[in-house]
This record gives sequence, structure tokens and C-alpha cells, in this order.
Amino acid sequence: MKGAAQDTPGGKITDWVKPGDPSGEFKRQQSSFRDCISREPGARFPPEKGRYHLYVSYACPWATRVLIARKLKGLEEVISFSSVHWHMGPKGWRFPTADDTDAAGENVVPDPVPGHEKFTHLRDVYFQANPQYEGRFTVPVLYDKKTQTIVNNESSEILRMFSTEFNDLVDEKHRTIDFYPAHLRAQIDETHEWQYDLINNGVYKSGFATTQQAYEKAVVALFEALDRAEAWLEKTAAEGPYWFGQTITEVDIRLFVTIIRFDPVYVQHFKCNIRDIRSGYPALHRWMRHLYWTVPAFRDMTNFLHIKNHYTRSHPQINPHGITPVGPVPDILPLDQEVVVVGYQGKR
Ligand SMILES: N[C@@H](CCC(=O)N[C@@H](CS)C(=O)NCC(=O)O)C(=O)O
Repeated sequence: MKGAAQDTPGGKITDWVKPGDPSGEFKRQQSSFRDCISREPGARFPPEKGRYHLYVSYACPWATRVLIARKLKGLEEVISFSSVHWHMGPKGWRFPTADDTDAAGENVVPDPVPGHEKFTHLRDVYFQANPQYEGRFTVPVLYDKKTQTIVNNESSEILRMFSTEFNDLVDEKHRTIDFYPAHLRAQIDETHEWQYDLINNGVYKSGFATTQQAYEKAVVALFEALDRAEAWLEKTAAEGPYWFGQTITEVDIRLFVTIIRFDPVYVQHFKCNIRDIRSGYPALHRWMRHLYWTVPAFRDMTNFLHIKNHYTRSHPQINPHGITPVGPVPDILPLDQEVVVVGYQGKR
């Protein structure tokens, strides 16, 4: 049986750093399913109401990117979704059961796709799509119910598909929303380049490092990138409230999901503690709270219960007893509550 002798075909699920790799550095694998839903005539996966299902975890920042986009684009009736349980065990993400009472949230349900009644773990979906699959069983997964396969499991690509490919199926108001508008593409690409590696993935590189050197390299680079983000938001505050002025773009969505997890989880669990957001980065803090408190898609798709429990109880190599810290209290401050800034003077 698949996975009987080991957690994944490549090793244990908690092997975030390859065993024996002396660098101690976390290296993220490439996503494997890279097909696209496309409006082009004759496309293998055309946009169609009710055809696709999105598997996510509320805990996961990559998955939350596409959940936010789905809602902002008014795709609730077009693409169904469900969330796995927040706990990731030796077999990876599992579907909640009727006995689970500790994972409240919209659509936190057993696999709802017809024909999947016996599926207990997300890995079952991966093996249905490819019985020889050898990669990690990650969320998000965009699944095609019609051909019973995975279309794509790379959040940045799913996010982009949601922005444009379903426009014929949504109303006028949502059709004009474009997270990757032509006039900003070059700037968006350039911003993704440093934010992905240093911030979105930087928190993981910091937290999963198994040598002091690998950790320090990642955490220092992460905070330099946060300084850069802070400087940009400070400089452009008058044009805001979003990263590029008046329009929500991919950059807001992709950066938000990391920054919202920062104080509740990354500061302590991933040792990203040179500063925190609330007392160290006033402009980022304001930008994040504005999105959370004034744009419902951001707030509705943020589930702190799943976020805090997942990280602290699914990484025994970091937190062997699985104790979830109570603070910070609250998880996010109110919109109008400014904090006296400590530490941040533009340099460490
Ligand atoms: N490149 C992927 C990364 C997704 C990813 O790493 N998801 C994590 C959760 S935050 C996951 O499912 N990990 C399970 C595993 O690696 O076993 C994307 O952006 O879609």
C-alpha cells in the first residue's frame, strides 16, 4: 500500500530539510500539476459553473491566497471549496470527520466530491489523479470533477486563473476586477520576485532551518525585505490604501496571507522575532488591518483557530509537545488602534 513504509514516497512528512543535507536549509519543491483553466476555444479545462472544486486549508497561506481571490471575484457559486482539518499528521492533510469538533469554519467538511466518499486524506485525491505521484500532498488543489483529476496545485497560477478565466460566468461588477492589470504587470512581477523568496517563503526558510547559519541567513533577509515593504507603504501611503494605490492586486493578496500570520505564529513558532508587525512596522500594520477590517474577503477567509493550531501542533520537530501559545491577544488589533513603535528605525 502506498505510504505504508514511509510517510511520503520521498521520506517522512516532517522532513522539511532533506535528511543529510548539511546546509540545513529548507528547499521548497516545485508544484507538479500545472494545467490551466482557459477560455481559449478547445481548452482541455474550460471555465464551467460547478465543474471545479478547490481543496484548501485555512491554515495555509498559499491556499488562502486563492480563497480570497475566489471571493473577491464573486466565484462562490461557480467554484466549490472545502477545507481540510488543521492537523497535518504523518499522512499529510486529512479530511475532517463528523467527530471533529475542534476545527470550526465554513466548509470544514469531509471530502464533498461525489465518488470520494472513502477518501480520508488529501493524498487520496493526488493518487486518484496520478497513482505514481511522488511529490508532497500540498494545498491548494484545484480539482476537475468532470475528468476526476487535478488541474493545478500551484497557488500563484490558480490565483491568476481566477482573475481572468471565469469572467464570462460572473456579473459585470466582478468582471472588471483584475488582480494583474496590464499597466502594472512589470511592477507586480518585480515585487513578487523579492517578496516570494524573502517574505512568503522566507518565514518557512527561517522556521524550518536546522542549522543556526541557515536560520540566521533566512531571518535577516526576511527582516530586510519587511523593511523594504514598510518603506514602500510609508512612501505611497497618500495614494493607498493598497500596495499599488486604489486597486487590489496580486501583491496585496500574496503579502497579506503572510503578514496576517506573522504575529500570531511566525514570531514565536518560526523564530521570526527581530520585530513583530504590530509594534515594529506601522505602515504594514495599517495596510494589513485595513484589508482585514474593511474588505470582507480578507477577514472571512482568515481563520486564526486553524492557523494557530496547525503550525504549533503539526511540526513536532519544532514544538514536540504541541503546546499552542495563547498570545498574542488579540490575534489582530482593531482598525483604529495604533501602537507605539518600538525598535524600527529603518535599521537594526
Ligand atoms: N507552491 C505551492 C506551495 C503550497 C504548500 O506548500 N502548501 C503547504 C501548506 S502551507 C502544504 O500543503 N504542505 C504539505 C506538505 O508539504 O506536506 C503553492 O503555492 O501552491
